[in-house]
Amino acid sequence: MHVVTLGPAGTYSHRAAQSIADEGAVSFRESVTEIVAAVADGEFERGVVPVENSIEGSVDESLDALADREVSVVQEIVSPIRHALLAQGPEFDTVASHPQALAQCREYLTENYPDVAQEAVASTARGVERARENPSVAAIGHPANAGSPETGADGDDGDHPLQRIAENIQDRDSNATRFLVVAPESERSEAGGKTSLVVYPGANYPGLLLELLAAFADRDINLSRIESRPSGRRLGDYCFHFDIEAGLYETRTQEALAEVEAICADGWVRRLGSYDTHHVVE
Ligand SMILES: O=C(O)C(=O)C[C@]1(C(=O)O)C=C[C@@H](O)C=C1
Repeated sequence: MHVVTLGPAGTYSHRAAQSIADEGAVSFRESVTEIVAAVADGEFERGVVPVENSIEGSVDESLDALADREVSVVQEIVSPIRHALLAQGPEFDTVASHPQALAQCREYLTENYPDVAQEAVASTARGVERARENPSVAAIGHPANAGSPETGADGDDGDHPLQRIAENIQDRDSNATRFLVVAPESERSEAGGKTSLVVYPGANYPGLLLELLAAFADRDINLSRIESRPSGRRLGDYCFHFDIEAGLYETRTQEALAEVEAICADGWVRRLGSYDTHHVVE
């Protein structure tokens, strides 16, 4: 299986992707929007995108890409996230990392490095690259990114080994990120214990959300997540992302969705698919 995910090599997404990819069959893009687009356009069989973190919440760019493109979700991967502070030495004036990682270490950084500037970059591995190039920059990323780069660099290209200045710097030990495995829409499955849905009601009246929720509650279907995202059409107009603890193959799910579709007659309901949680990687 050839998988596309957030790069460069060494991101948490890369580690999650390796758990489902064939040996050496991981390619990289610089944003989750590009990853979802690459799968929707048939360039790759699978994409892996982060969707939710236990400290920082939703990865909005992933939710929007899933609402915008015709893809399915075939699996979820939940991974513990343990961040290390990586630098060429203990003196630096900037910490570079993915905004999610910076936010997951907010308390640690405020307490230990109140005067160090924070720089948001496209991924934790991009921050690691910045730290290898520049001794005044530290990175937050997976501890395996310390040491010499795995690229076979001969040392003349300006890339330097990194030290682990501190480990386990995330603000909570339970820090975990949920990744979704995205596939072409034709591979959408009805089997699995969870289902992801995106709902655009195309309407706005008192009790609309209550009606949508009742369609699931009345059939004893538990919601594991609900998020609202701006539809982009006008202020106050929303899409809702639901994750439910039931499969599309179940009669109760089909009945609930028929009701939701009737409520959303002027909008749309996208079934991203049913799936199981298969992998937990460190
Ligand atoms: O930058 C990375 O290493 C990623 O894989 C992205 C990402 C995210 O977007 O949440 C994934 C896991 C961690 O929560 C931090 C960053």
